[in-house]
Amino acid sequence: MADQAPKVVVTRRLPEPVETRLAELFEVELCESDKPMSRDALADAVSRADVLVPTLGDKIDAGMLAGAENLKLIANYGAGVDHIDVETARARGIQVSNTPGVLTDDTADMTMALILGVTRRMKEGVNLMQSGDWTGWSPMALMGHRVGGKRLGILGMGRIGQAVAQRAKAFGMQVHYHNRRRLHADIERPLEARYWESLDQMLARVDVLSVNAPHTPATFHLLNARRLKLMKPTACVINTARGEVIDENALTRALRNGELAGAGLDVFEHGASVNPRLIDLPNVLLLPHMGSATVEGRIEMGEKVIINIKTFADGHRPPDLVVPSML
Ligand SMILES: NC(=O)C1=CN([C@@H]2O[C@H](COP(=O)(O)OP(=O)(O)OC[C@H]3O[C@@H](n4cnc5c(N)ncnc54)[C@H](O)[C@@H]3O)[C@@H](O)[C@H]2O)C=CC1
Ligand SMILES: O=C(O)C(=O)CO
Repeated sequence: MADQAPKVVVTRRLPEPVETRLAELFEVELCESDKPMSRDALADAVSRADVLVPTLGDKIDAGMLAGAENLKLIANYGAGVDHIDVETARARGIQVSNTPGVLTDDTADMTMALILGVTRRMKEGVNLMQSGDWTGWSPMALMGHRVGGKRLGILGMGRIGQAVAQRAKAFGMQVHYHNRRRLHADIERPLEARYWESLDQMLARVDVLSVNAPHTPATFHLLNARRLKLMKPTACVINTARGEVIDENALTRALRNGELAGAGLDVFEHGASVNPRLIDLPNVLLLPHMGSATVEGRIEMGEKVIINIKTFADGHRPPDLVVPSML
């Protein structure tokens, strides 16, 4: 690609400074809509692009990739790449890059907000204020639980998991984690984090579980009915990773049956089709996938996309290349 400007096709509206910079640097086809493309429109974009800039709603599976005539790079606007068949892309000589790191702190902040929001019963407090029924302070009204001294279990101790651990430690929580690999001692020690090789054993001991592992074939429904039953009935589940890591029906049942105390969810198994039996639960705080939604973060994600395309266009390996063995 070194001597020829690639044709870049973007599938979604992006923050204005990102679109402006893309247009300055590349021959780019920006998207005018903030709605996900239909499958036909996405297939058309895939067939015309040298470089595609999709987002997490765009399902780029083997069927879609079969129509990729010139596509050489999928520069995903986002960290998670579970909507892209990275293995098939690689087999077809198409590279995939993502935007890790720049959204780590924002997503960890939101995870901490959900941990506090659920343990301190913020939804019930907000509901009471909105109802107009609040009659004033009362010694025993809306007592939640202190996070200090409690055990936080982190499932997936990568960038975001570690950033959650730092925050939780500052709040006085004891950090436990399960990960594909144990962290190097230089990272583990300052966090005073305890590694559990067995996820099941960790689940039985924690007061709050934070899911921070990507959605892959190995993590699909990792938190299933059997594992949810291992948790204490006083425990809460927080998920800012991907909905598919938890069996949402099993989680809903556990919450409704009092087998779990609460949940804070930013992501859902079926995207925007959220289980209606979750929505009305007072101990369940739901957010519309906004973990990385800061102005700063969304611009920096765009900058990462641009660096990946520019490096690729200059004939080098994109810095945030995703390879199947990472998943
Ligand atoms: N809610 C939001 O807005 C956002 C959500 N995300 C989600 O968070 C995920 C994590 O992001 P990062 O921390 O940047 O990724 P990362 O790659 O740095 O960390 C993921 C960690 O999960 C571990 N892991 C993978 N498979 C596992 C398994 N089977 N069992 C145990 N551990 C496993 C990995 O070893 C790694 O340590 C993304 O893949 C994405 O789905 C990311 C950004 C924003
Ligand atoms: O980047 C991701 O993976 C998200 O979920 C949104 O920022």
